[in-house]
This record gives sequence, structure tokens and C-alpha cells, in this order.
Amino acid sequence: MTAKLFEPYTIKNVTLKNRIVMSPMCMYSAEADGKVNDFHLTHYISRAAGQVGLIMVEASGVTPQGRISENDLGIWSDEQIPGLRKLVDGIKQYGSKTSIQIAHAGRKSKVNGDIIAPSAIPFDEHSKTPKEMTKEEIKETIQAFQDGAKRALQAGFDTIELHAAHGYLINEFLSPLSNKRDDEYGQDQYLFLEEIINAVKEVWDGPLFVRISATDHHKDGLTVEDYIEYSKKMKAQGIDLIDCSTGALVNTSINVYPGYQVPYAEKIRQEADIPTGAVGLITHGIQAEEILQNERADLIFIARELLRDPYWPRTAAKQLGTKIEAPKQYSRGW
Ligand SMILES: Cc1cc2nc3c(=O)[nH]c(=O)nc-3n(C[C@H](O)[C@H](O)[C@H](O)COP(=O)(O)O)c2cc1C
Repeated sequence: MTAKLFEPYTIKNVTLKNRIVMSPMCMYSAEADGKVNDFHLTHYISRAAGQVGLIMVEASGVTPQGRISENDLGIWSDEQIPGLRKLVDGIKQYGSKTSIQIAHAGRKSKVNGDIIAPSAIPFDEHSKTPKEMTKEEIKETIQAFQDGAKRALQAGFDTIELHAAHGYLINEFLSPLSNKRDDEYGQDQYLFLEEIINAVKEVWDGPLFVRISATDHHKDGLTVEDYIEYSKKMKAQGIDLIDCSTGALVNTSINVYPGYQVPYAEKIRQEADIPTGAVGLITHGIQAEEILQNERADLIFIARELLRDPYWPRTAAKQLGTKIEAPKQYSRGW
């Protein structure tokens, strides 16, 4: 058997050496300036040495107010570009491609000061009540996503992912549970994301992914059927891949088990006819291979397993009875 997990995958002008993506994970390790530091270099470059095909840098704030915490990475200032470039260059030394998830936390931001959202509804009883965004603030935020994309280009990233999942700002506009506006952004709940995609595409023609929460896990919220329709719109706008996570828009308890979100990636791939990424408790090479061979998704996003094992691609290759190339320094022990 040839392991599909280790076959290259091409999107536009970018070829990944395998189908393994390091899923974005906030490390809450930046100073308030949002700049890359030694921790980030060690953390991400180790996974590149471990032969991950695409390293996706954690949710990075397009504005200071749009950070999840004061320790998030940022992409709101030109001063953040040199650190990001150093990180990109370090990752590329090992043949991995690079991506950055650009994000605005909306009502889930835990930074000091005012926070903003489509409507003045707090995430839960422990959260601050956000300020309902004015039209002006909406335009400024769309501009901030475009500026973030420009900086990602200047830093040399191969791909960008827009964070439209997990109850952060874009997700808040998409769902009727958090968007109660009566203007055009409430009547058409896709409009904010649509305008962000258009603005980003004005400055970025490389691969563009969107991470969604493919269901709100709530009786009055969005379901995968709604996200199939949204995914068709994203495809029409030129989005290259939908990264399919779920939930976290509202507090609900969900049943979590190996591959629990794979059916969403599969359904959206089939019904919206767009490449997808599968994520969530995928930890074994055979499990990843099953998803790919059965054409349930195109890329495999690995999060926590890569915290436990930075060389997970090597582990997965062993599990699949195949060998992958080592970084040259490690070839005697690989
Ligand atoms: C420490 C940590 C930080 C995370 N930060 C992000 C993030 O920045 N953006 C995002 O979309 N998901 C984030 N996630 C979710 C992961 O990308 C992934 O979807 C989730 O952990 C399920 O995959 P896993 O079972 O392989 O860990 C984070 C998860 C963890 C454990």
C-alpha cells in the first residue's frame, strides 16, 4: 500500500510534501507586543524538523482588541513582520510549508478594555458584554483582516487561514445565536465573511483556507446543512479548503471520541464539492489513512498529538509500515 498520508498535495502554487497539517494552537507565549519570540521558533521549527507538511501558526490577532488573550501572537503591526519572517524561514529550512491563522476574537476576547461583537450579547455569564459593532467598526475590522493578509505575504507565508470558527468574531456574525443585528449584516449573516474574503483576496492570491465550526451543537443554531450552503458560497469566492471544526460559539457539552468531527469534513467535501481538512482526535496513522483513502477529507490536521510527539509524521509512517525522509541531521537515528 502506498500511504496517501505521505503523498504530496498541491493547492494553487504550493505543494505540501505530505497531507499532515499542524493544526493552529494558541500557545499564549507572546508578550503584549504580539511578537514572535524564542519559544515560537523552537516550538514550530521542531514540528517542521518532524516532517509536518504544513505548519499553521496559531490564531494571530488582526487587532490588539481582537486577541483572545494579551499573550497571543499578533499580525496587526508592521513591527511584527520581521519575527514572523524569521519563523517562516526557520520552518522552510526543513521543507515544510507555512500558514498563519488570522483571527479576531470578538466577544470571546479576554483583553483589557472594551470588546466588540455583532450584537451586545456576552458569551456566557462570566464574560464581558461586548459592544455592538458600528458600521465603521465593521469596515475597520475588514480592513484589519486585509492588512493582516498583506503582512502574512510580506513575512513569506505560503497559505493563510481565516479563523471563522469556535465562536470568535467571524463565527459570531455567521450564527443567529450571536448575530441579532437588524442591518444588512444581520439580514445576510454571511456578508461579513464575504467582505473579509473579498478584501483578503485583493492582496493575496495564494491558497486561502477558512476554519469553520460546522455545527453550533445547539437546537437554535447553525447545522452542517447551513455550513454546506456557506461552503458553496466560499467556494464561489475562491476559497481553496474548508477546515472543519465544530462548536464553541455557545457553551454546550459535546460527545468527543476519535475522529468525532470527520463526518463534517466528509459531508461538506461531498455536498459543497470543495477540499476539506479533518480535525479532532486524529492520533494514529491508520486513522488518518482511512480518512484520506475513503476520500472523507484532503488534509489531516493534528493538534494535541503534535504537542505530545513533535515527530508524529515519523510515528505515523511507522504505524503505516512505511518510511519517510529524515531531516539530514537526524538520518542516522531516524
Ligand atoms: C492548546 C490549544 C490551542 C488551540 N488554539 C487554536 C487556535 O489558535 N485556533 C484554532 O482554530 N483552534 C485552536 N485549537 C483547536 C485545535 O486546532 C484542534 O482543532 C483541536 O485541538 C482538536 O484537535 P486535536 O484532537 O488533534 O487536538 C487549539 C487547541 C489546543 C489544544
